[in-house]
Order: sequence, then structure tokens, then C-alpha cells
Amino acid sequence: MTGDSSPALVDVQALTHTHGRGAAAVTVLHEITVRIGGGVLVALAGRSGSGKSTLCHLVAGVMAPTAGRVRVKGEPATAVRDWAGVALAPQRLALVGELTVAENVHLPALLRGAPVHPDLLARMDLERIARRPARETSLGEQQRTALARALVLAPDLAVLDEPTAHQDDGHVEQVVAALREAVRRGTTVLVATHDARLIEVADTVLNLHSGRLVPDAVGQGAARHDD
Ligand SMILES: Nc1ncnc2c1ncn2[C@@H]1O[C@H](COP(=O)(O)OP(=O)(O)OP(=O)(O)O)[C@@H](O)[C@H]1O
Repeated sequence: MTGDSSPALVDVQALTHTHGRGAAAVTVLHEITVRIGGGVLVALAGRSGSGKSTLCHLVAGVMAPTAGRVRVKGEPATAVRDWAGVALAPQRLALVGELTVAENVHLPALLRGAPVHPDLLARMDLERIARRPARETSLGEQQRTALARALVLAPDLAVLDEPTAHQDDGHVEQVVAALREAVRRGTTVLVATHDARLIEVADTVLNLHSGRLVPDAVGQGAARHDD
């Protein structure tokens, strides 16, 4: 989180979001205001259905809020199209099943003509299966592939929805280390999670409760890590 006067990487102001229309309309986020600075790991915690994925999608700019605004680097989040700006690993992963694990990870770099981050495959324990089509890998492997893909351009902001949901303890440690390393290199990482192992290493914890940020929990979290 940033103080009021410092520039925010992510600036969310009075954001409200309603899914559906008419009789089916349901407002799932209410008047969210929060600012997030550069180079921090932020955990967005909250019970199932509290609105974490919805807020992730709005911050990543894949949908627009019903009211209020989300700015990333001073632009509306929906206008930031470059994965070097904002990268998303959605809960449902969205891999290209026919492409290999390595091709999926490197796709944002290949599309952009950018160099690939050399050791992400190893960091995410994907080297052994790098040449296998993504659809022929386990769910945990697919999740680590989507996480590596989100980090491959060292984006300003990586939005990762439940990044440890399909990982065993050992791989949780590897994912956490990779996220901390991304933060060390300057990426702000926003994770939606219920995982205490991830929440405890966050610089900031935002707690969502029924679509509202719980005021006295905002800004709490583990001390800043400098590793
Ligand atoms: N497309 C949609 N149409 C209608 N309601 C939706 C839609 N997507 C999500 N919702 C509702 O919005 C609320 C918040 O959902 P969201 O997926 O953001 O929660 P979450 O905190 O990420 O949950 P989980 O931890 O289970 O993934 C839930 O009540 C959900 O049923």
C-alpha cells in the first residue's frame, strides 16, 4: 500500500461491481478504494464468494467496473493491453492445450519479440515436462505453467488468482520463492488466496468480506521481506 501522496501502481477508487442484469443482478463488490505501490506482494484474502476473483479481473482490466474506477500506471486498467504491464493467471488457467509447457510459458515473450526470463521453467519445476503438450500435464503443473507465463515478461503487475490452489507443500514453497523473486525484481504481485502459507509472506493483506474491504485489516500483513 502506498501513502496518499506517493504515486500508486494500482489505484482503485470507489469501485462497485454488479454481475448480471435486471432480476439476476447481484452486486458483489461495494465501494472498494485501495492503492498499491510498486514492488510489493499483496494478498487479497477472503472467504469463497467474497469477490476476490471479480476484483482480480477488474484490476487486470479484463472487465470494467460497474461504477468507480481502476487505474494501473495512471491508465484505466482496461486500456493496459501489454502483458509487460499487467499479466493475469486466472483461476481457470487459460493455457493453450496443444502447445507445450515451454511454449505456453514463453508465448507472451514470443508475441512481443522480447527475451524470455531464462530460469522460470526451473523455478517452477517445469523443466522435466517443458516439451510436453500442456493438456497432457497435471493440474498442478498446468497451474505453475500459467504462473510462469504471467511472470515471463517481468510485468509491472502480476495478478494471480489462487496461485497455490493445486500445489503440494513443496511446490507451494517454490511458488512462494518465485513470487518473492519477482517482487525483488520490481514486479507488484497481487494474489487472491485463502492459503495461510501465502498470506504470511505477503507485504500487505487486504481482507474482503462480502464484497467490502474490512477496514481494520487493510494494511496488515507480515513485515516487508527483503530477500
Ligand atoms: N458471472 C457471474 N454472474 C453472476 N454472479 C457471479 C458471476 N461471477 C461471480 N459471481 C458471484 O460473485 C460473487 C463473487 O465471486 P468471486 O468469484 O469473485 O468470489 P471469490 O472470492 O473469488 O470466490 P472463490 O474463493 O470461491 O474463488 C459470488 O457470489 C459469485 O457467485
